Amino acid sequence: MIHLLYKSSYVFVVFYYVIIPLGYLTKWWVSVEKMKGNSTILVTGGAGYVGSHTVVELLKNNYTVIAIDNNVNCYATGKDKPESLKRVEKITGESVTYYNVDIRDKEALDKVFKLHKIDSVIHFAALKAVGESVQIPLTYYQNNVGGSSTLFEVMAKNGVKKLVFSSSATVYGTPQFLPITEKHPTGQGCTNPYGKTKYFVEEILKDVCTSDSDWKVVLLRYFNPVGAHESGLIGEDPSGIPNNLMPYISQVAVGRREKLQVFGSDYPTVDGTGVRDYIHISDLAIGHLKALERMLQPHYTSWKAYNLGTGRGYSVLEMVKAFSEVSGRQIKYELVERREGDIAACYADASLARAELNWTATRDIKAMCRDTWNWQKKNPKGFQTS
Ligand SMILES: NC(=O)c1ccc[n+]([C@@H]2O[C@H](COP(=O)([O-])OP(=O)(O)OC[C@H]3O[C@@H](n4cnc5c(N)ncnc54)[C@H](O)[C@@H]3O)[C@@H](O)[C@H]2O)c1
Ligand SMILES: CC(=O)N[C@H]1[C@@H](OP(=O)(O)OP(=O)(O)OC[C@H]2O[C@@H](n3ccc(=O)[nH]c3=O)[C@H](O)[C@@H]2O)O[C@H](CO)[C@H](O)[C@@H]1O
Repeated sequence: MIHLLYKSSYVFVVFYYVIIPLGYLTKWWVSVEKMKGNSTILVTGGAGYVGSHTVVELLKNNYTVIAIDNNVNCYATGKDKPESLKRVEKITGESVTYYNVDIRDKEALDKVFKLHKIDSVIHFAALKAVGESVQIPLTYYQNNVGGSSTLFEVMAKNGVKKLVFSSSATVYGTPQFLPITEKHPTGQGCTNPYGKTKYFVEEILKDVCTSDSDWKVVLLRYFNPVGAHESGLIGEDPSGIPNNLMPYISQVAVGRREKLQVFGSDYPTVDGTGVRDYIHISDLAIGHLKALERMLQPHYTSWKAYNLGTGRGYSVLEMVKAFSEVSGRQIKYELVERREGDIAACYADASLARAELNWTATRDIKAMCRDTWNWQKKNPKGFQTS
């Protein structure tokens, strides 16, 4: 009798602590694998810099992609498929379904959701020029905040409640400590309308998750995305004079601009110039796939924010030196006054993404400069070929 009891409790322990957890794990693994193969991802702003690189990684991993863009900040003839997406097709050998749709257009968005069985959304579409956002704040609030809330409404109406949102380290404002963790306060030091739109959309999504427990949201806070796809077919193509450091340096290297102005040389940093956490665009793109997988983990509900950065900062002069070495070109520069609104240093603690997304940046500063240069050399005028 005792022997039988002993045996049955043994069976119970094995069942409870081994079989059931194994069952859960298998179910989760199967659902992740199934999603990778079969699921359809709607990518808003899919023709842009981060969007196009993410579409490449999605297609490489067998996702079906529906890209929408209103072509406000990408190179396209009229309402045709943007050049960046044509190049994505060249890189991957896969076709990309594309619709010229504005995220503020509820009816057009709804049609896309009715036409395709969308599983999740990666939401990139936004205006992103900091200076411009100070000049035309209402346009930024209407596009980035209004457009996002319209998108979420249409998603909910169609029963699609999984979303990865492109946020930014800008939500942290002036860092209170370094490296910046996800626990750093947000919203307090956002000094420009663009930064505020990112903070507001994060807050909207938190409220949406509170109101409806079916929603699963990942907020990805990017540090400084740079570089290009290794093929040199797609990359960053800023219109007009670049505001950001890396595109400016590469345009000096290729001879489109005479010299770089280094904004501030009296910061309390390694050489007095501003320090940032630059991250290769392909590493960043892969972070989005990891976020999609994270939302499928058992018990993942509501929202969570992750920093996507390398955890290592480089100064402006270190970037100039690295680019010069890789390209073999001299980068002329002059030291000028600080740029208004700039901070001395900003870099991520990316350990949460490593632990929970199983993601870490693998490409170093040399790869970032090499791939930017490859793209710039092959496409001196960006996507415009003539
Ligand atoms: N690139 C960065 O340095 C950086 C850093 C942090 C966060 N982000 C965020 O990542 C996202 C992508 O940035 P990016 O660098 O690829 O910018 P991008 O301008 O290259 O891409 C954004 C795309 O969205 C499209 N778009 C804008 N408004 C739209 C609308 N109303 N409807 C449909 N499409 C619209 C644009 O045409 C463009 O193709 C943005 O949300 C941006 O704020 C970017
Ligand atoms: C104020 C501002 O625009 N902030 C945006 C900018 O942040 P960042 O200021 O972090 O990026 P950036 O590329 O504009 O500047 C990086 C560093 O280079 C310096 N620098 C830049 C350009 C130049 O011509 N000369 C020069 O010295 C600048 O002072 C800073 O120290 O880009 C980020 C994405 O990458 C976010 O979109 C930020 O919201």
